[in-house]
Amino acid sequence: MAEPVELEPQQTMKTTLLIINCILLAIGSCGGPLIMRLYFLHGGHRVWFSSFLETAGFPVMLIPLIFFYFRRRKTNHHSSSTIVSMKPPLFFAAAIIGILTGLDDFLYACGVARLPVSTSALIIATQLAFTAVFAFLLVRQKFTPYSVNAVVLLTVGAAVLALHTRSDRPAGESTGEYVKGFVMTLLAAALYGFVLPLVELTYKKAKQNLTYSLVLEIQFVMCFFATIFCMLGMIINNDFKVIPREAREFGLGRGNYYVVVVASAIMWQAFFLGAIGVIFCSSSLLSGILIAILLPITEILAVIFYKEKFQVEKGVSLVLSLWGFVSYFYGEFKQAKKEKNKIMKNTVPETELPQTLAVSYGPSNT
Ligand SMILES: Nc1ncnc2[nH]cnc12
Repeated sequence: MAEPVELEPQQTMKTTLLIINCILLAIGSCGGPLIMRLYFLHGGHRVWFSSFLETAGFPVMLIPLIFFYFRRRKTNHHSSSTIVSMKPPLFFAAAIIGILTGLDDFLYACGVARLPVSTSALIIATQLAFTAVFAFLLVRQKFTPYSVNAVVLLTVGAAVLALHTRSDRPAGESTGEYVKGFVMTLLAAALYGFVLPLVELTYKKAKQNLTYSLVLEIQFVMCFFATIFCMLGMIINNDFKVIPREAREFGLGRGNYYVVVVASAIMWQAFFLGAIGVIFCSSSLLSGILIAILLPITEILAVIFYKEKFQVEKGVSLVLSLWGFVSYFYGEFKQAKKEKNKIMKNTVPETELPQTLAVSYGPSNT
């Protein structure tokens, strides 16, 4: 039987990149909300500042971007490689997604400021249902019985929690504030559920060769515009003036205030890069599913570090999330096995790489 030899390195590269982005997403998904909550728990009050921190770490993207630039120059023998490879249509699309992300960050931070991490994390799980619907509408995402099962289980898991939140309200917080936090978080889930498939659509419609280095440029532009959006909110709310005083009065000390600020900016970069990186390697649906299944870990960490309550409904929600996780990956595993068998049966002639692999993972693509 003939082996599709030249597909193997591309496939390995694709898998490696997917694993790296899953790890980034895991670090950001768990670490981001915990550190944001830490800011609010120890005397931080500025919601716009907190949403600004979700994307303000974008300059760190310059490190891999510069690395890829020099690598490109080396492989192209010094000639015409430019440091920016993004063309204007992609730039405008990334800018619009960035502004939506800025708004989403604000809604999300409003929730984290008012709710326990475990609660906001579970409401965010409803994001997956929005992602599934928008992925179907925007990019014609195909569903299998397993992925539908996963979406339903993860969403029901979040809904179970939504029915039993009264006992969950932090001490001293009014019902109005709690409900506001709940609604804002739900809106954030809906908006980010729209943003993920929009990123996938942007990749599909990009009129240029899509590479991982280009994904990093998109991340840079997106976060730049989101940061400007949140900075405007900070200026209007006088946040810049208040920061030095807030740092002085921070419960963990002034030095630790800035450690929290910097760590927060870096964690959230991992989250956003992981999310759009997984879309590049796979789909917005997988990105949404990973965000949802990382919730139980965030939950457990919040219970351990912040001594949040772990009521029955959180436990039920957790079990449903894990079941959804297993269902999705069992479906993917079966699908991958089917496709592998199909490839083994059909010999691929040397010059004919399948379109997606040839375009996305060619040797000079990073
Ligand atoms: N801004 C945000 N940050 C992290 N997770 C989110 N889920 C929805 N919006 C989010």
